[in-house]
Amino acid sequence: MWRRAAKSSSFLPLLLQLPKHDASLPQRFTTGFPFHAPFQEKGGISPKQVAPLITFVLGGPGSGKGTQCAKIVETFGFKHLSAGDLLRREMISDSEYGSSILNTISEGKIVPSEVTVKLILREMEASDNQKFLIDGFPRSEENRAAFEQIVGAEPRFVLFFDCPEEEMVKRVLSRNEGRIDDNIDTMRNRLKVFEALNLPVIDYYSKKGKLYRINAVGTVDEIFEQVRPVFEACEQEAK
Ligand SMILES: Nc1ncnc2c1ncn2[C@@H]1O[C@H](COP(=O)(O)OP(=O)(O)OP(=O)(O)O)[C@@H](O)[C@H]1O
Ligand SMILES: Nc1ccn([C@H]2C[C@H](O)[C@@H](COP(=O)(O)O)O2)c(=O)n1
Ligand SMILES: [Mg+2]
Repeated sequence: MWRRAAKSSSFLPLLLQLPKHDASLPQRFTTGFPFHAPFQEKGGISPKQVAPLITFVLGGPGSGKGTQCAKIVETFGFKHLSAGDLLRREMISDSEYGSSILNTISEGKIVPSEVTVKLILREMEASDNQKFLIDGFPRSEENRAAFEQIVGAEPRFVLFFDCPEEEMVKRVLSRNEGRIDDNIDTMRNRLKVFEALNLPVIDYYSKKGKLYRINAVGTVDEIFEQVRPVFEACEQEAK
C-alpha cells in the first residue's frame, strides 16, 4: 500500500534505496540481520550473526520514553535508537527528504514506515551492540509490519509508558528543547494519532503477552524502579 502511495510522494527516492531481497547477496545485506540463522552455533560466526535483543519503547508524546531510555542505557548497556531523533537528524541533514519529514512531523503525522525502518536498520547494522531499545517505534500497525518484513525480527518485549493526556501536554509544552512539534496544535494531532494508530499496536503486543505497562506518573526515579525489574529478569533469562 505504501508503495502505491509513495509514487506521488516526495519520499519516493529514499524508498527506492531500500534493501531488496537478492539471493546472491549475503543475508545480512538484504534483510539487515540473519535473524533466521542458527545463532547459537559455536565457531566461525561473526558478532553480527548473534540475534539482537530488541525492545520497543512505546507511550504517548511526552510520556517520558526518552528520559527512561537514558536510564536503561546507563544501567543495562542497551543502544538507544529513538525513531523521532533519527528522523529529526535526517530532516536537518542534506537529505532531499528533509522537507517532507519536516512537514510530516510539524503536522504530528507519521512518516512512511519504510523510511523510518531504513534509518533504524542502518543504525542497528552500524552498532557493535546487540541490545537495542527502539524508542517511539512502532507507531502504527504499518510501522510494525514494515519492521518485521524488512528487519525480519520481533521485539523480545515491549514497554508501554502509560501517562494521562494532561500530564503529557504539560510535559511537552514545558520541554523547551526547540522541537518544532512541541506546540499545542501539533500536540493535539499527535495525541489523536497516538490514540488511533499507536494504541492498536500496544494492544497487539499486550495480546501477545509481550507488553509491560509502566505507570508513567511520578518522579523519573520512581518510574525507573518499575522499569528496572523488567530488564533484570531479562538479564537473568540470558544467563
Ligand atoms: N517523570 C517525569 N516527571 C516530570 N517530567 C518528566 C518526567 N519524565 C520526563 N519528564 C520531562 O517531560 C518531557 C518529555 O519527556 P521525554 O522527552 O522523555 O518524553 P518522550 O516520551 O520521549 O516524548 P516524545 O514522544 O515527544 O519524544 C521532558 O522535558 C522530560 O524532562
Ligand atoms: N515511528 C515514528 C516515530 C516518530 N515519527 C515522527 C512523528 C512524531 O510525531 C515525531 C517525533 O517522534 P518522537 O520524538 O516523539 O518519538 O517523529 C514517525 O513518523 N514515526
Ligand atoms: Mg522522545
